[in-house]
Amino acid sequence: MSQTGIPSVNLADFLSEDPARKQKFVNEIGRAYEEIGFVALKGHFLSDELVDNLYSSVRDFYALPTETKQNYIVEGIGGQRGYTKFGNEHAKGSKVGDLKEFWHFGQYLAEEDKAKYNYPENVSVAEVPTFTQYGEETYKQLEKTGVYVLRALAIFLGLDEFYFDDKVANGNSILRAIHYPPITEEPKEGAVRAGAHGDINLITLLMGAQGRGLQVQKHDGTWVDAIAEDDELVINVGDMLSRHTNNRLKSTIHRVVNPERELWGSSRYSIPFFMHPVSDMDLSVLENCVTEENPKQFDDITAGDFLTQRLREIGLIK
Ligand SMILES: O=C(O)CCC(=O)C(=O)O
Ligand SMILES: [Fe+2]
Repeated sequence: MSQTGIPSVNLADFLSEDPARKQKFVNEIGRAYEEIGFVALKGHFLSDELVDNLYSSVRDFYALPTETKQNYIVEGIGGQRGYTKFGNEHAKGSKVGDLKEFWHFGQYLAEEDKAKYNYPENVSVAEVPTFTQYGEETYKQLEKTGVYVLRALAIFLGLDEFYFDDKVANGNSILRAIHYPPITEEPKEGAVRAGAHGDINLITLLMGAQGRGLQVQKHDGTWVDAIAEDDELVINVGDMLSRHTNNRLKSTIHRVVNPERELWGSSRYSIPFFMHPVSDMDLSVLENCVTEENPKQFDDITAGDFLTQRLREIGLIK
C-alpha cells in the first residue's frame, strides 16, 4: 500500500524473467482496477533527473508573463497542443471553470507518418527551450511505461499480451503540464482546482501526486487522498478502457481540492500523461467482458468520435 489506500505495484515484477512475479503484477493491477481504478506504480522508466528537469522548466514556463503564454494558444484545435489559459476547462456537467492553466504536448510522429494521422503540430516555447526538450523525453518514457501497463491488463483480461500495442502506437496521447496558481480570493461558485471527473482516455499516468490535493472517490461515495511516494506514478483507468471492458475495469471519479487557506499562496504543479489509442480504435465492448450478470452496457463507438464528444462536454471544443 502507498501512503493512502491506493494499492502500490512495481513494474519491475512485470519486467522480470520470473513468470510467477510477472503474473503477480498482472493480478495485483487487475484487481486494483476492478476495485478502486487507481494504483501507485514504482519501477517506471522516468529518471529522477528527468522529472526534476521537467518540473523546473514547467515552473519557468508558467512564470512567464500572461501575454507571453497567450502567444502559445493555438486556435481551432480544442487546446490539443500548446497553452490553454486559466479557467477554460470545466469538469463534464459543471458550469464553473477549473482553477488551472495547462500545456499540451502531443504525439511525436516520424515525418513519413504525419499525413496518415493528421495530428496538430507540437509547439515550441522560444523563451524556455528546455521545456520543449524535457517534455518530449518525458512523453516518450511515459508512453513506454504505459505500453507495459496495458500489456499486463491485456493478460488480465484474457487477451493476447500485445493486444493494445498497435492501438496505442502513434496514438493520440497527450502530456499535460498543469499549473494551479496561488488562490488570491474566495473562489466563485465553489470553483476548485479540478472538479470531479473521470479521465477520457485508456489510462492516465500522473507525475506529481506527491503533495495533498488529488482525491479519489470510493464506491461508497467517500473521498480518499491519493498521495504517491517520491518514486511513484499514480496510474488510473480512463473512460475509454472502462467502456471497452464493459466497466470491468473502473474509471474512478477524482478531483483536485483547494488547499486550506494557509496554503492558498502556493502553486500546485502536476503532469498527467493521458494515454490514447489511434482515433480509429474500435471501443466496442469486448465480447469476453459481457456476461449474464454484466450485459453489454455501452454503444459501439470509435476512440476518435468518443474524444470529440467529450471535448465538447468539457468546454474545449465549442
Ligand atoms: O493535478 C492532479 O493531480 C490531477 C489532474 C487530473 O486529474 C486531470 O488533469 O485529469
Ligand atoms: Fe483526471
